[in-house]
Amino acid sequence: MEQSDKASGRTVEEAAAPSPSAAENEVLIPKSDRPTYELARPVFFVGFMVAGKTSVSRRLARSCGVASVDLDGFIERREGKPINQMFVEIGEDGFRAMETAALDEFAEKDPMLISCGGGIVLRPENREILKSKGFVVYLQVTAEQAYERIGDVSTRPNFRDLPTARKTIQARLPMYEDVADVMVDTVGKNIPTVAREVRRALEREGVLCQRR
Ligand SMILES: Nc1ncnc2c1ncn2[C@@H]1O[C@H](COP(=O)(O)OP(=O)(O)OP(=O)(O)O)[C@@H](O)[C@H]1O
Ligand SMILES: O=C(O)C1=C[C@@H](O)[C@@H](O)[C@H](O)C1
Ligand SMILES: [Mg+2]
Repeated sequence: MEQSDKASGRTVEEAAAPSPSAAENEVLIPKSDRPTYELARPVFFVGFMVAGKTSVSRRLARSCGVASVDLDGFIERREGKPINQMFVEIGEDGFRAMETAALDEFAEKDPMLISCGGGIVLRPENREILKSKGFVVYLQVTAEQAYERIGDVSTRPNFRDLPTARKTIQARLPMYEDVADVMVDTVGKNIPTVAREVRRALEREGVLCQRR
């Protein structure tokens, strides 16, 4: 991770984007009168689809002036296609292999906020990386709340419908709980509220510290 990205609070995908607009930069560069923070360890956001991993991580990155990356977004940008197309072309296993490689890569860089895909916990080697390389925030959501938030489920190959999502969450619960250092329930809370709770937990655990 380049230091300049870290200092500006730009996400890795944003840093890679061609000519970001001045307005975007303004939003992303922390104001000098606000304290900026640093991470003692990488922070991984896990949880079911639409738990808010990407949104909460981005919001925290901007408010604290730390770097962040979204693994789904990073892979999509690099491959130049959406994940549902990758599922069709190379199968879920093909996507999962790229996901593991990306997780491994970002876990080794300067600590940043890393929002993971909903299925990151499925592979034992990913769970090992999550547990050994950083601090894991598990954002909890119910199938019903996820369904409400998604709207169009056709873009989500692993969501399908409400009964399937219920079963999938149930099957993944022990894996999310296994890797979690902290669990934050997101049901009935908006993104700023969840971000505040996560921030408090990270500060309490000494993972997010004010820069000296
Ligand atoms: N707490 C929340 N309240 C209301 N809407 C939310 C909340 N969290 C997320 N959303 C909305 O749900 C959608 C998906 O959010 P987001 O991409 O952050 O989830 P995610 O956990 O990263 O999902 P995935 O990685 O599976 O795509 C966005 O439109 C976002 O605004
Ligand atoms: O929960 C899942 O299995 C997935 C969640 C998304 O974040 C993507 O990583 C992909 O659509 C698979
Ligand atoms: Mg996401």
